[in-house]
Amino acid sequence: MKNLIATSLKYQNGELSLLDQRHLPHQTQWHICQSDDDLVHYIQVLAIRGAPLIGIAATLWIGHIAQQGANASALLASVEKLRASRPTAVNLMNYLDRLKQAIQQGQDNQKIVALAEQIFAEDVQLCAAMAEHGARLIKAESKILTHCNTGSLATAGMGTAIGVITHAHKNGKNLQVWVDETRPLLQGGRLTAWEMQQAGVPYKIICDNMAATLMAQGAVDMILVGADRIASNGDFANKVGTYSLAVLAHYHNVPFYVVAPSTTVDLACTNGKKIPIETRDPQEVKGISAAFGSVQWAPDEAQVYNPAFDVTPAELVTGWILETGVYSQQDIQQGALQQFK
Ligand SMILES: CSC[C@H]1O[C@H](OP(=O)(O)O)[C@H](O)[C@@H]1O
Repeated sequence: MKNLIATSLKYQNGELSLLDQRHLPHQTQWHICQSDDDLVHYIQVLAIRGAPLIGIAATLWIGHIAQQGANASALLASVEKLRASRPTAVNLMNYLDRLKQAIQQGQDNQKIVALAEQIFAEDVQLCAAMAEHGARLIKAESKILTHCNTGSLATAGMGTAIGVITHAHKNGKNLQVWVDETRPLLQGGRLTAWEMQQAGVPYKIICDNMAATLMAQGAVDMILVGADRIASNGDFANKVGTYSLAVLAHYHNVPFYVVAPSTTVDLACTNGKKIPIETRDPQEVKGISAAFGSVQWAPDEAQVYNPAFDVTPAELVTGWILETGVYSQQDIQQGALQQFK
């Protein structure tokens, strides 16, 4: 398999390495994946994260073991193990199912390697196409609020919602980005802030509970978020806190867009209620643990509710920015997502 390089994942000289996102922005620590169990662990602890990127990582691992001569049953066993590593982001299943189909059709290992390389290249292209479509929507002077992290750390390319933002910035748009820190794991305050810094985009970090007052002040012109799974009716799952932003945006008449590639669409899922929502370790809410220190502020006995995602109904979405264009609620109601059958 040829060398494939993304911001937080690389396949180089026959090794799959990942940049441990738990330690960003203050530490840059790479891990070499030694087994599928290794990769499952890194996905589950969010060392590697982001709906498209976890699918890409799993894809490259399958390409890697195919390159090493794994037989069909070993390949399929790894596919199933990786497929079950996190339940919500459907890119993981969509990518692995393409490989699974090729393996079950008896395609030889070199074809599997080539397909893994193709999926990586496609993801890069999907990001570029979304950025083009989305950047056209952004006015010359815009204050944009975004949630979680959806940049090059979360994809093989320039990102989804953050890809739109950085592309608009490069195109000369005068942006101010409000970065939701995104409790509990601070993907916004740590990772999006780092990406905005790298891209030279003016930004300010806010606590998630500050978004409402910003909208009340008229300080938000647009909200751009990513997605982990989009149902056939346009409902979508995304990092927890997205739904409350959508409700606030509706109340304050702030345009609210979801940016995602079609690999995030699950046509078998008819509405948002059917999207499996991952619940995570209570310790993530009771404190914070990372390379820059661990602290627990909650009582040991505290009970916790820690869903990693929530679901936003289509009725609260202004538009869906996909690689094929920007779709309105009417487009979605008329079946625009069926093109991805
Ligand atoms: C383009 S990333 C999409 C999506 O994935 C993130 O979840 P996580 O950090 O748990 O992997 C977040 O929901 C992003 O919006």
